[in-house]
Amino acid sequence: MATLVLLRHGESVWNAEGLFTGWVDVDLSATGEEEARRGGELLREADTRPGIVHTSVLKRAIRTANIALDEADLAWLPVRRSWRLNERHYGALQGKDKAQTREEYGEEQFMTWRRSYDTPPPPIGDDNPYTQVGDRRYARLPDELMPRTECLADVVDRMLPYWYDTIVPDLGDGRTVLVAAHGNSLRALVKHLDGLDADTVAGLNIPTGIPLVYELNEDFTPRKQGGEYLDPEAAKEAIEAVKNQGKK
Ligand SMILES: O=C(O)[C@@H](CO)OP(=O)(O)O
Repeated sequence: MATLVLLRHGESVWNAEGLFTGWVDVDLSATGEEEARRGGELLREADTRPGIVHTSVLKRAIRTANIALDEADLAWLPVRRSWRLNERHYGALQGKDKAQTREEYGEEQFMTWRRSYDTPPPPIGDDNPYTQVGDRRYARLPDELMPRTECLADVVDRMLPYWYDTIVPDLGDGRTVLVAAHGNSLRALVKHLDGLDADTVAGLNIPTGIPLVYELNEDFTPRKQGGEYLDPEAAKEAIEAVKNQGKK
């Protein structure tokens, strides 16, 4: 049996400001740092001890893992990072205000962009200040893999090779694996793990900073659908907050 722990980064500065973020490398807010610390405390209290960590290449996930592991006295763990765990690229919406976008385009279009499985937002131009084209951390990524926008189905497609080639082998070695990533890249992973259909995943929201633990069978399918949050009450409340973003 293997254990997989999923951790969405703590609140970022742009989460707090209500802006679409995607691949923009925004830092944690003070609240986000505290959420990350609490995430580490929950790991320690539950005696859930990862043996290796995987993060995206975005600092909100990297710093969340660092803060949580420091709190759990596991700062020494080996770590791997991949763009394949990045947040969903939000296309031309990156940097835009969620509430304003909802007002301008209406609830249906807004929610289609946020949560539909296969409708991506409009692509971002390479001259947009929030593009990642030219960012040196992606210098080795061939242009055809460099997203200008993504829907969740695209995230599933680019995340799964990393799951099978890198995370599963670590789980197979008997290590508890921590994946520190993002709302939508973790939705993609949960969709795969729980075998959710497109409609069900549309209603799935992942809270910030609360470890979600999956015990896995030998074939790396979950023993329990949906896994278990280490603080289920806090998770419930935080899931509502994510759902309601853009409604102020
Ligand atoms: O802005 C984003 O990149 C994501 C996560 O913060 O937002 P949403 O929950 O609206 O998909």
